[in-house]
Amino acid sequence: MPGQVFECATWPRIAAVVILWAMYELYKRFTHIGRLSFLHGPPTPSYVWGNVSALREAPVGTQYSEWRKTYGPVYRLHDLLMEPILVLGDPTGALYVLNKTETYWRPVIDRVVLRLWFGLNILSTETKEHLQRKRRMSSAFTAQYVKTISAKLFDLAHDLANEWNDKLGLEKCIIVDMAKDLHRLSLNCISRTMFAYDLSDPTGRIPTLLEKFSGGPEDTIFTRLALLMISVNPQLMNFPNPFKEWANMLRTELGTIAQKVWGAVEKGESLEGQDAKALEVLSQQREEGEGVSKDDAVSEIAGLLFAGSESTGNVIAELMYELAHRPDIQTKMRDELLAFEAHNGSPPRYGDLMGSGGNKLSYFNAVIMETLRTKAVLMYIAREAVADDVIPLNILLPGSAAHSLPVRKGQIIYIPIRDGLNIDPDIWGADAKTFSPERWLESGVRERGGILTFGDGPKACLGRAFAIAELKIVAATLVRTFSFRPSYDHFHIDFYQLSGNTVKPMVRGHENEGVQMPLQIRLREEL
Ligand code: HEM
Repeated sequence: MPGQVFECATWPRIAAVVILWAMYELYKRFTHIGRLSFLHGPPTPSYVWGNVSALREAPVGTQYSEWRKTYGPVYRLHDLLMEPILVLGDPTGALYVLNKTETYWRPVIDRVVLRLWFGLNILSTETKEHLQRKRRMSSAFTAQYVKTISAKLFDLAHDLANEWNDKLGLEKCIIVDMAKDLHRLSLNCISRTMFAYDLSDPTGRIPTLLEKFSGGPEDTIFTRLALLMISVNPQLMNFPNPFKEWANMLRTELGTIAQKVWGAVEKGESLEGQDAKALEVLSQQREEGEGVSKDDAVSEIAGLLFAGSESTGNVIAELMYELAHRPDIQTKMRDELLAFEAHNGSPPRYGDLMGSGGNKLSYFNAVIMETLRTKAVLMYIAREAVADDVIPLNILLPGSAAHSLPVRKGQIIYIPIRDGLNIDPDIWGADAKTFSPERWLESGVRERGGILTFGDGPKACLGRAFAIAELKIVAATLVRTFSFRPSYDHFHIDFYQLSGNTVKPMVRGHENEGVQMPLQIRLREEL
């Protein structure tokens, strides 16, 4: 029939090609299966889903750290279709991998997804191109620049305090969804200070945007099948499927904001005197002929809005959760801040919070460090070896006499952060899992080794100084003004590794309502 795309006789040939291709991909996959057989690891509950489904369904704190007790810091897991994953919880090995960026890249699936979300930017590129982009943006995130925009961060924290105050009205206490409010605040912090763009919801788009950030595609049999196929060949992500659809939604939402932000530069508006350092950097380089196209700028802006909001918002919300459940720590922290205010005649300023000028606020800073150690937003950092290599280790590999581990090209590696190195009992002691700010007041604590909350090496977090400033400013402002308690005795909050690899809270029994963290707040005077 004219117009018919393929003759009927063509279909069997197409089917044969697809089957041959699938068999070839599966063959390649099965040749990997035995690669880490010399390592121990937990049983694999399913040949199809490996350990992945169990990991996603288990609350944070119940898997990696438990497996470590049985198998030590270096062991093996299985991904979909039994692809072996090397879990590298050895500090020497982890730092080696994170620093050797020519051999260890983000896994191909992450690169494909990140490109779909944002296009080409710091997050989705490797080696020389990544370094160029990183160098370009770094000048917007120096400690010096963060200091200059700290006043705006204080303003935004006060705005949230005022908003909660208004909601409280004459009530003694109210329930606030910390996850939502702090995510919104963080998004606005990055947007107002780096792009001079106000996201305080004039159009009502922000709540939808945040939901899209937090959720993933609906978990149906079709989604799972798509995931399986994509795991066999990540390039399939480029064809229509539920993950691509979801990525497109995210891209459209973030892209719309990023285009509006870049619009100011295209219209030639002056950025002088505005808090828009990241925009300024991109705009300057465009003028200097360094090839910053509109697409380039939009991808970079969207990536920064994404990386800079969800992460910091989650960490602050988790701190509030901890304080609500540990009134002793909350009171001690607040008392120190109020004593500072009484002594100095004004609340702590940026320099005081950052520990400069001799004002120690030592307990406050200990709480912040312990938050960064125990509430790392990434469960793990993933890498893929793009060449054969030998990873040096601190430990002796079980069953061998070597302080090293050979890996083959294509090996996927997870460096466990949240439930791994940050709570390693060999570094932090038997109470490594306990939230105990006091440990940061002991002498010699900083020599124990770094925490990996912000990663390490050339791909370490670009926004580290910004995130710490935001965390300290928001925590100090809110804790001085309000007290936090669990919402109701029967509300239990669990933390899960959700979309991507970040940790998010859900109410037990209400998981279908998505990410939320209801906590009770009241004015400090009402204590
Ligand atoms: C507490 C909050 C934050 C945490 C825990 C965090 C954590 C991390 C981690 C672990 C990485 C390394 C990922 C890897 O090695 O694959 C990273 C990378 C990155 N972060 Fe953050 N981050 C936070 C806040 C921010 C902020 C405020 C920004 C600002 C825009 C930001 C921007 C980035 C960017 C652009 C990268 C990619 C760096 C690269 O590939 O070279 N992050 N972050």
